[in-house]
Amino acid sequence: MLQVENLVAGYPSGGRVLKGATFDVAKGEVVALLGRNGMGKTTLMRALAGQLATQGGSFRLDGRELGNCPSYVIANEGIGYVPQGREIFKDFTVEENLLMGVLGKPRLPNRLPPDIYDFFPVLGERRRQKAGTMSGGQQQQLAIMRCLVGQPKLLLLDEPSEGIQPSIVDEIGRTLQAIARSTGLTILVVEQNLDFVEALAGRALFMENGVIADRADRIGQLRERPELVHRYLSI
Ligand SMILES: Nc1ncnc2c1ncn2[C@@H]1O[C@H](COP(=O)(O)OP(=O)(O)OP(=O)(O)O)[C@@H](O)[C@H]1O
Repeated sequence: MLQVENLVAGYPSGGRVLKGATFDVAKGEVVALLGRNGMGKTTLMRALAGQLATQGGSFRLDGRELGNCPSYVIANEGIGYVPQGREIFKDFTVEENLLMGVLGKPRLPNRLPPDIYDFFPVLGERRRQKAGTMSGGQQQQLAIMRCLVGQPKLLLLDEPSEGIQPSIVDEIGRTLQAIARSTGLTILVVEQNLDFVEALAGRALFMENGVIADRADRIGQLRERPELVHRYLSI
């Protein structure tokens, strides 16, 4: 479903960060993108979400070239992005944040689906609470649901477990897995938490210096081949 070929991107001040990333993700897969700090994982996510211009190569979703399309076109084509740090609207309520996920989407009604709170019930309990007053884990659940109400085909998650207490990390992992299994949602997730990765992903890509340098075609290889983890994650 996602085909990325020799993708190049970077920042005006910092030069090229992505230096020719190439990989595919099939429909319904959950793929982890792993690598040390500064290797270009967030840059790749931002390029795929249309938040950063690409300088070379291409990426296609279901055969349609999306490189350098505006972010709203990419979102309407079905790529949803939950950035590192979540970027929810802290002064809006939970429900108002979720509505932001459907407003402006031409394919969707301008209201929330009735089962929206089934996935993370705490969001239903706190639907009228200002989002900024919730815990980091609850804000992450909100950021994920705000993206999912837009009905993406491909969900890009950047470090969803960062700074979140372990019980909520587990809940997020279980819920994402259940959603992926029941809807065929495809997920590309950047993560440092290997327990979370092992519970959620089917395979992993390793990024080094702006390219996909290696891969674990089964997630079990993270344990079977410790040299991969040592080399690409320094642990
Ligand atoms: N807005 C920016 N302007 C200039 N350089 C940037 C910007 N954002 C990131 N970079 C640089 O791009 C490189 C890759 O950063 P990126 O955030 O993609 O890495 P990462 O693999 O996601 O690591 P991390 O886990 O630290 O987020 C780093 O050298 C970083 O300093």
